Amino acid sequence: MSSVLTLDDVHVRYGGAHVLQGVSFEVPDTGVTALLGRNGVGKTTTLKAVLGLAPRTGGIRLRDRDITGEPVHRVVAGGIGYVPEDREVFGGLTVEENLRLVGRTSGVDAPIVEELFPDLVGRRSQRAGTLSGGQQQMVALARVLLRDNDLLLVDEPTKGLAPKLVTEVADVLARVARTTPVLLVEQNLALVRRIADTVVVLDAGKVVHRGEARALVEDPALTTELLGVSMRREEVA
Ligand SMILES: Nc1ncnc2c1ncn2[C@@H]1O[C@H](COP(=O)(O)OP(=O)(O)OP(=O)(O)O)[C@@H](O)[C@H]1O
Repeated sequence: MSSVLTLDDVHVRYGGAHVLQGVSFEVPDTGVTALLGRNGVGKTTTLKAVLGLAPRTGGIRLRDRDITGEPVHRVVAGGIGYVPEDREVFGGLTVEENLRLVGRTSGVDAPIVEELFPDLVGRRSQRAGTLSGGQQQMVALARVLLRDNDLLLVDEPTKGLAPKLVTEVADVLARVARTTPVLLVEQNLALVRRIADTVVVLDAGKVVHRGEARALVEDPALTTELLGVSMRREEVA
C-alpha cells in the first residue's frame, strides 16, 4: 500500500526540551490512522511538525514532495487540512461566515456540508460561539472539508463531547476517510477501534508501536502497557 505521508527521523526541540526524538512512520493513503499515546508524549507536536507549526528537522514527505522546509501556508495549500484540538471557530461569526472563511464561494450550501452536516444547514445564521461543543466541532470539520485535501490531520475531535456526539463525529470521520486519508489523534479507544485501520503509538517522543488498530485495542495487556488504559469489556464486544 502506498503512503500519503512519511515521517523519517523527525525531531522537534523547544529550547532545551527535546519533544520529538526521531519519529518515523508512514500514513497509508486510505482510511484512518490513529496516533495514540499518554498525555504529553508528543502527539499534537507531531501534527504541528508536519504542518510547519513546530520547529522540526528530519524528513517529512507528502506523497513524493519533501515538505520539511516548507512554511505552513504552503503545506496547507499543498493539500493538508488541519482541525486543531481547540476547534478554533470564530465565535462572533455565523456558521455561514465561518465556512466562507476558507475563501470559496460556497458555504453551507456546498453538497458536502448538506450531506455530512445537515444540522448546520438549519443553523447557518447562528453565531458559532452559541453552538454546542459538538456542533462547533462539525463547523471546524466542515470548514476544512470545503477544500480539496490529500490528507487530514484531526486532533482529538471528541474531547469533552457527550457520547452521542462522539458517535456522530466518528461517523463523519469514517465517511470522510472513504475518500481522504485521516491522521487522527484520539484518546477514546472504542472510537479508535470503530474507525481506525492503523495505529501508531508514541511514548516520550518516540514511536513505540505500529500496527493494526483492532489488534492493539483488543489486547488489554498491550494497551495498558503502551497507553496506561484498556477498553472496558463491554466496549470490546
Ligand atoms: N511550544 C512549546 N514549548 C515548549 N514545550 C512544548 C511546546 N509545545 C509542547 N511542548 C511540550 O511538548 C510535550 C509534548 O506536547 P504535546 O502537546 O505534543 O503532547 P500530546 O501527546 O499531544 O499531549 P495531550 O494528549 O496531553 O494533548 C509536552 O511536554 C509539552 O509540554
